[in-house]
Amino acid sequence: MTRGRIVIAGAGAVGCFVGGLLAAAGHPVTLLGRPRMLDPIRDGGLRLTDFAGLDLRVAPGALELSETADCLAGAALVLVTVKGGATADMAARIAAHAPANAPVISLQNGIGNAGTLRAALPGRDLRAGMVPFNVVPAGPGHWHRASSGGIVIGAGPGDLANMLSVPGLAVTEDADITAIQWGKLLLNLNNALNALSGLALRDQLMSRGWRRLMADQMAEALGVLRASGIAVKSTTPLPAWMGPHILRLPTPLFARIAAQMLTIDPSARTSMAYDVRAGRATEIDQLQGLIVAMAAERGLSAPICAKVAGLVRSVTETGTTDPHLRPDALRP
Ligand SMILES: NC(=O)C1=CN([C@@H]2O[C@H](COP(=O)(O)OP(=O)(O)OC[C@H]3O[C@@H](n4cnc5c(N)ncnc54)[C@H](OP(=O)(O)O)[C@@H]3O)[C@@H](O)[C@H]2O)C=CC1
Ligand SMILES: CC(C)(CO)C(=O)C(=O)O
Repeated sequence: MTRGRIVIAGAGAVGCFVGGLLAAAGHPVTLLGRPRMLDPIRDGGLRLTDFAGLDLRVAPGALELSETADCLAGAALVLVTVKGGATADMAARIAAHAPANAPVISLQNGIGNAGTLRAALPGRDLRAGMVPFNVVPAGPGHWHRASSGGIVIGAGPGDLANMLSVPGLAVTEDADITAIQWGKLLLNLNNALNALSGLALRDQLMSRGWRRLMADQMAEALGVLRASGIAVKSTTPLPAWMGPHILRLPTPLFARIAAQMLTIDPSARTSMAYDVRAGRATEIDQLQGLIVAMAAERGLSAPICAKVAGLVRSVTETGTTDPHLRPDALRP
């Protein structure tokens, strides 16, 4: 097990939370990020809380903070935690600075990031990963994990999952990581719905109108994946094809089944909801956009995904940072 330096390439919600837990467990960690993210940590350290009562402080001195990519030269392992639109740029920085023997793990949503990294980093131990939990900002230097689950990374040499499993963070390896990523993508199709709803994730999930839309959107995407011969591994204890059926259940029954699989606290909102709120670029092209493109390639259509993608692009273009749409407005 290596105790070499772990560089978090993109210190935001996932990067600060994962990097903070690793540093608290004694790993040497560098957060590579923007001044707006690193300055509060430099001043007061990191605070990490979660839905189950975690409340952890990581002192400023327990982490190395860097605004420039030359810190990657010291990496024994790189965890990529930028948004999808920034992957190619980060890949070029990793190629320029990180040692060739440092494994690189993408902890990003969507399917294409590991491929983008692999293309820029040939011959490296390059793995995709899947982060099931939600992390939201809770104040300067304070990140809150608002839902449950353990990280899964692709299988490979060494014992990276064991090394990354620290108190508060479970990491496992799976040879079928691509199928797991597709399973996560089906859930991430809700990122846009959540962003457009303006609701907290839990409130959105407790609304049958939103769940019916989620179910119809998921069924549409499952049809496209089936037609494309893509294997999907569920990220919940239930098979992916059951997702739409569970979502369509009456609220009390849905709430009971969902509570057995996952904890979501009232502060949870998807990463895209934060992007829309901040007027930043979203990952819509890697989520609904991908399903629409795959459908078009096969002469199929994905009308809900297309409508949702159009609405997200339009809120970004018009600078609408607080949309409060109703589910029917997202139907074609
Ligand atoms: N947040 C969540 O709950 C979850 C997110 N994910 C996925 O994880 C990935 C990361 O998401 P999240 O943590 O929310 O993203 P954030 O936007 O919170 O964090 C990414 C950070 O990286 C910074 N960054 C980008 N490029 C560079 C660079 N070259 N140098 C330094 N910093 C850089 C960004 O700055 P800037 O904005 O200025 O570019 C941003 O501050 C995404 O793919 C997301 O879908 C997965 C599961 C849950
Ligand atoms: C909320 C969660 C965990 C699932 O959609 C997520 O992946 C995100 O916010 O991007």
